[in-house]
Amino acid sequence: MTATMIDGKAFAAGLRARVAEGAARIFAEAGRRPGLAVVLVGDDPASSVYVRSKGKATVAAGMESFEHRLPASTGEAELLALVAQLNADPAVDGILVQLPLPKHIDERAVITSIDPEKDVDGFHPVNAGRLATGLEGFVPCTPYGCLMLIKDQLGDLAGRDAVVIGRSNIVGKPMAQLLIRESCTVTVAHSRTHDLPDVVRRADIVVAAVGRPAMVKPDWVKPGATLIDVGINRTDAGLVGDIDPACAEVAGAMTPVPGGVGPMTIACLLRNTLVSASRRLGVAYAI
Ligand SMILES: Nc1nc2c(c(=O)[nH]1)N[C@@H](CN(C=O)c1ccc(C(=O)N[C@@H](CCC(=O)O)C(=O)O)cc1)CN2
Repeated sequence: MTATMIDGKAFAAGLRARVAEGAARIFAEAGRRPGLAVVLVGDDPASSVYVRSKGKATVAAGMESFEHRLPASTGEAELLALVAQLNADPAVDGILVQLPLPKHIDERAVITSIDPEKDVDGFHPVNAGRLATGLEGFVPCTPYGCLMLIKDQLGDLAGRDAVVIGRSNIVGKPMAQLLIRESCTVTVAHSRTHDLPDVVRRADIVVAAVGRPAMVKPDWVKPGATLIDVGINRTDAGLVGDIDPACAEVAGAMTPVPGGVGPMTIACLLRNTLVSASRRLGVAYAI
């Protein structure tokens, strides 16, 4: 079997186009554009590229972009003051603080300082709790993008066996919650899991988010399974995911790296910002 390669880039472009239609409708009905504030502290090259891409995509979708680039020496109090200012700004519908933050800043303190109603990253404990308890809230962009790709591939997911490799607050845990919400039978595997290959072999859906280059091997994969690769590992051989590309010989469908999950992250961020603006302005949207 040779797997269908899931084109996340094309899917994300379609989603961004639908978000742009929603943003135009909000502008027509409410007289202002949805606004997204992105905060970068420091000069990590990859983060800087992601922040620039977010700003460009925001403007291209007909939204207002507010970019705040602060030096690496910025103190936690100064960052919290900026977040408080953005929380109070009526033109700002969404706030995102780019991660990782410099080591001297407590990431948790910053995330919890964001107004949950503007937390378009979905990282605030209030939004994590809403997801876990079936309430409406913001869902983290990367796992939400993964779910969209999986549903586009498989349709109804009820009863499928899913394995999520990785238990981070940003990807693994929300991904598991989303799959539970779709009535999958979900296993969350991590560094202490016994016989990981055997656990993965039982799965119809595998989401790998561990940051270990090409860790998932072809003989771990159930024939026909759908493989979603969240890994972005920079190696001497270039950008490599967590799933060995040779798994394409066994899988039914899989995402490439790059061009799979990555582009969905920014598209879902725009989608969350549109949702926030439509809630705050009382304008209905459909995407
Ligand atoms: N506050 C946040 N910080 C971080 C998030 C996040 O969702 N919120 N996610 C990642 C970085 N990220 C967005 O911020 C991001 C990662 C990857 C991509 C992407 O399109 N990747 C491309 C490859 C691009 C490359 O060469 O690096 C792909 O996979 O095709 C977009 C956004 C951590 N921080």
